[in-house]
Amino acid sequence: MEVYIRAQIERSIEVKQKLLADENLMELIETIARKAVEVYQNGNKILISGNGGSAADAQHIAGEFVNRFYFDRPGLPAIALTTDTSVLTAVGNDYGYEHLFARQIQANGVAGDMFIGMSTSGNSSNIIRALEECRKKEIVTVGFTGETGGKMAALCDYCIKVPSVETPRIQESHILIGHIICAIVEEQLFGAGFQVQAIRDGV
Ligand SMILES: O=C(CO)[C@@H](O)[C@H](O)[C@H](O)[C@H](O)COP(=O)(O)O
Ligand SMILES: [Zn+2]
Repeated sequence: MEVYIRAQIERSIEVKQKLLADENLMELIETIARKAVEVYQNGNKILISGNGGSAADAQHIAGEFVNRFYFDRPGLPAIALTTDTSVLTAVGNDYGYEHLFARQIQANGVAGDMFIGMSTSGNSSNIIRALEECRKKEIVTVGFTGETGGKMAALCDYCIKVPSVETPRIQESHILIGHIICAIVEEQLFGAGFQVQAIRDGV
């Protein structure tokens, strides 16, 4: 058992080592964070969704924006499209599961918003439909996927492809990257510089 446990931890570290070695990824994360800052400066919002564990991740990240991350500041508008069971069951029941998120984007999204779609395969049909809807509405699209990017890669303005094909390992990196983006956005909008933050954290 211990061997198995150690192997899983090692695999998670390996994926993160690959992230660290990818210079383009550093730039991409920064670009997405700067875009999110712009979205908020323009008075827009961020919509986020995913299935299964990625639904939980979407809610987790939305919560960081609405509440606070490292320090006190005004809440930032972010909505996880995975939480309203009345909407989800009605849309799923009447139109089908693949319409779950696209319908909510059509109803609540406006031009200039940002949509973050999280899918480890990059192929979940409700995320694909959501991205197509975003195109129609001029909503900025960000994909969090696994290494192939799946069908999502071609539909996203920005696509973060975590270098793994293993769903849980990909999700672990998604939440790491989501946290990094939250930290940058919070800092850029309300912070006093990362150095001050580092002192606060005792780093
Ligand atoms: O959390 C996990 C696995 O770690 C599962 O619930 C997983 O999210 C579900 O199987 C999803 O339906 C997978 O969808 P996707 O990542 O391919 O879009
Ligand atoms: Zn999981």
